[in-house]
Amino acid sequence: MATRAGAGAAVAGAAVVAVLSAALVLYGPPLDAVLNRAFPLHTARSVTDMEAALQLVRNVVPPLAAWQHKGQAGRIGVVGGCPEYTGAPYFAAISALKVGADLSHVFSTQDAAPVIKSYSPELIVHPVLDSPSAVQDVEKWLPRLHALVVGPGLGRDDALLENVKGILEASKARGIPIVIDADGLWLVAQQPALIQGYQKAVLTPNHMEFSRLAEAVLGDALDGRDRCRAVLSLSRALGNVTVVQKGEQDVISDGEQVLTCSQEGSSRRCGGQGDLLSGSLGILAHWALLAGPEKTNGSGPLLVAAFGACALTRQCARQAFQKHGRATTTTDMITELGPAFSRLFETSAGADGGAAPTGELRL
Ligand SMILES: NC(=O)C1=CN([C@@H]2O[C@H](COP(=O)(O)OP(=O)(O)OC[C@H]3O[C@@H](n4cnc5c(N)ncnc54)[C@H](O)[C@@H]3O)[C@@H](O)[C@H]2O)[C@@H](O)CC1
Ligand SMILES: Nc1ncnc2c1ncn2[C@@H]1O[C@H](COP(=O)(O)OP(=O)(O)OP(=O)(O)O)[C@@H](O)[C@H]1O
Ligand SMILES: [Mg+2]
Repeated sequence: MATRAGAGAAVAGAAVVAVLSAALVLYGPPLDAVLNRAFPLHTARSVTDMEAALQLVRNVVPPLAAWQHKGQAGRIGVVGGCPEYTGAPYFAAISALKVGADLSHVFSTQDAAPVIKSYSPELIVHPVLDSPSAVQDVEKWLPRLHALVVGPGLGRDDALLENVKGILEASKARGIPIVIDADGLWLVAQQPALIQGYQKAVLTPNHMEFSRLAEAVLGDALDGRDRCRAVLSLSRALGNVTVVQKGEQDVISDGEQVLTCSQEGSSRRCGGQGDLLSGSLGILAHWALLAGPEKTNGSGPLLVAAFGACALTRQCARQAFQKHGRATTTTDMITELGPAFSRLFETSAGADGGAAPTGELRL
């Protein structure tokens, strides 16, 4: 057992957290004013800053308690999976489960479904995405879902993307939090209006996906620009949709604040790590919105959830790399989800059924 401060020091290494003043933006000052005010903080490398952000994540993690019944910890849907890509929706859906969701659904094409099921008996897989009634087929499940992750392994077939447009509209109408990744971002780059102003959406672009979105929304790929400024600009242009730009550091903004996560990860860039992140974010987004702003100390719940998913993904990468080195793949990282989550977020209160927090982190 180690104190939280001790554990923080162990995981701190390369974490940088920059917090921009939300209040400034609420009154609508120009971008430069926000950034000028923020950058002195951004350059600070501090365990306290990282600890503060990790603590906000801990605040929104629900305790494991004997009174809960199946489903209460979260029911997540992943929209993706086509003949070419079956791994991505699996990675996202199993990650949501291993972070703590009770049920994880996948809505895939008909022929991808048996393949995805064969990877895991734990996933509920609906072979509906290429059906003419896809939107209605998914819509009837929406009342039972707490969050959707749209895009991992979706592919770019026009008919499928048309169905996903309908699913997005139906989900927005119900106020469901939506994480959009991979080919879902391809769709948003074609039609940004689909998520414009929907503040329960989180976009998780990699380098290439960010350039595509920035070009579509701002008319400039923003390559080589300051990343905090670029992510803040894109988020604002989309009407405060939360944007997570993945990279050497992950930069996160909801148009009001910017967080930078430099939790130590690994130098392996094998495919699927982004899927682990988007699935984890699906459940963390639900928890953070449920917890409410008092638990996140005024920061946007989705900003906190995104920081948590980034830190967790990077910690999994680090732990897996320590064991497997160059041979590390996303499956090895998924094995680390439990230990990495405990190391970063689990207090003894979370594990023993909701007693008062003790300020200690279980290692
Ligand atoms: N095991 C699986 O099933 C996996 C499936 N994946 C899925 O694969 C699909 C495609 O996602 P990707 O992230 O691979 O996207 P892309 O197909 O756009 O990118 C593939 C690779 O080509 C590069 N690239 C793309 N456009 C380029 C350009 N114009 N110039 C130079 N290089 C370029 C990218 O950087 C990337 O390394 C998504 O549905 C995604 O979810 C990935 O998540 C990885 C794992
Ligand atoms: N240069 C880097 N150094 C450290 N971590 C990185 C680096 N680039 C990306 N990551 C981390 O890897 C994770 C996935 O990001 P990546 O850019 O690989 O996503 P992706 O391309 O969408 O992945 P996928 O193959 O699942 O589609 C994120 O948590 C991110 O923090
Ligand atoms: Mg990806």
